[in-house]
Amino acid sequence: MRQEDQQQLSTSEELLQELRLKANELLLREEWQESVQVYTQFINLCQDQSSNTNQHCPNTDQNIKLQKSLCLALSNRAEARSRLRDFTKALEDCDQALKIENTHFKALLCKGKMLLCLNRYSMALDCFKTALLDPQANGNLETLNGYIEKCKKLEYQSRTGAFDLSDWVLNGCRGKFPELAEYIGPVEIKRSEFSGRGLFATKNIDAGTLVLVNKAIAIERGILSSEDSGENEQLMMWKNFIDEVVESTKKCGRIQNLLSTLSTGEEENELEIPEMSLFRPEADDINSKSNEELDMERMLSILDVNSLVEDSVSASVLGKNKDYHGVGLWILASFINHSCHPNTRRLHVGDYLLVHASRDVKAGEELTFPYFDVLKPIDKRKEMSKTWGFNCHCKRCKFEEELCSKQEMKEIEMGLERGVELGGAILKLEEGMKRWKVRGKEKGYLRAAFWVAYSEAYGSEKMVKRWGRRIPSVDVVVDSVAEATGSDERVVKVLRRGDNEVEMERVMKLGRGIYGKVVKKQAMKSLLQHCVYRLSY
Ligand SMILES: C[S@@+](CC[C@H](N)C(=O)[O-])C[C@H]1O[C@@H](n2cnc3c(N)ncnc32)[C@H](O)[C@@H]1O
Repeated sequence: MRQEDQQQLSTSEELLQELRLKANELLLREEWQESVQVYTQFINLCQDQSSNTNQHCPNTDQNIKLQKSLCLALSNRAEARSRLRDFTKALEDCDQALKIENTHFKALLCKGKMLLCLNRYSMALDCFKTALLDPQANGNLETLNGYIEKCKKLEYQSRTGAFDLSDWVLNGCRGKFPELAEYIGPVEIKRSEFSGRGLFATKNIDAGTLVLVNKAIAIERGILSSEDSGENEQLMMWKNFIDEVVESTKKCGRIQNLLSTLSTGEEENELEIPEMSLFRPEADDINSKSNEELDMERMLSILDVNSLVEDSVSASVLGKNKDYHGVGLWILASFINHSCHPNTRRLHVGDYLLVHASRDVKAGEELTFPYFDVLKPIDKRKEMSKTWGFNCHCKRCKFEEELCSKQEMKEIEMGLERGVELGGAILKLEEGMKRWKVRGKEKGYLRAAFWVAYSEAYGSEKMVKRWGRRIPSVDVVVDSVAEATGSDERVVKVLRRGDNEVEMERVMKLGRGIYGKVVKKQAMKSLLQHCVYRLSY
């Protein structure tokens, strides 16, 4: 080697050394963005030098050393990028490192952790298993085996839908949230009679069976002050939430593609029906590029139409500090339309949304959950659906709208507003239903509309004594309302807890409609006790 070349080499070696030290220090200090920048300088320089040495003498110690440094720097940059949630680029770094050294421990560990985070359980499992082959695995066997067990568990959950939160619930839903996988049950997206697309059952589903488990694309939580019902905080949360979604879409082509399938609320009937495979947790599109740009106006409309708040009448939130309020976006769940006789409910556990049948569902039936309180009369529901930006086209609304024109119905409503005796109003409605030949589920629709009257009447011993023989029993009303609108905490609450097993069985069945079959008997009892009877958890 000429003296000039030798000199140049030692200068760049010094520079490489300097950059490496600086990047490592930034990584240790968790200054992710800055460390990415310095690693990038290091990697570029390393690659230049490596291609030079490769031309002259490819197998020298010098070149082998360079390749080793490059591999480590790529793994470290991947780690920093993954902390910034820039998974696409971080995965590219890992793959580049693995091309140089196919069992590189750090690259495999980093890639496996990201794949787990992206719900690619089998691919993550392969990474951790391959990492076992690297000599560095010996000092990290406990960590690796921990990840391997986690991947196996999540892959099983994701394939079977068998989730069990019993231990966590029995521990008072305290501590770390349980590990959950994404899951898609027997459902498909099809054209809906309500509007646009909807999610449909592909087979009969029992009350309590999970239909999907979705991880939020973005979620923002905050504490609302009592002033102005926390309007300022809510605005701030909304702004942060939008920033979070924008950031995720910028960094991940797949998220952008999924987001573009959602409705903006305009011309829903013209929208395409996306393939279910797009949403599968193990989908093989991890590095997909975005197909189209999403402008800000469209993004805001999408968020407006599809975001959900955690606290709502149709949702139970477990393990959350009750002062916190959250808003989030769960992509597949966004295809679920509203109905005033809904058949599913949602359960929030950490960033996961679990949707289960709240009553038995037939194959081919559309799955719906309530966007607002459906234990209300038609006029109130109409107002609420307007604030959501649509007119409800459900069967129950059509049925009640027709009946509402009846003078007697109007009188019952006005009477309740004036504060007439509840028992009398209920009797008038029940007798009216006989005359109007209202049968089956439709009785449940009307009882649900006047739920306030029924629940107050059954809650008062005096009233039960006075009207008990003339109005239907609490059991009959609870069953018909649950059959029409699915299980609900308030409906179960009016059932007095009996000590005998039969009564408990009924309550447990209704409980499965509220929380889903994600806990065993003892944990379900505990949930019902805390959430329904004492209403605090
Ligand atoms: C979260 S999206 C539900 C999926 C949507 N239908 C689609 O095609 O993507 C909410 C929108 O669906 C429509 N929608 C939901 N429930 C409805 C109902 N009961 N009646 C009429 N439109 C409904 C409304 O346009 C609403 O803004």
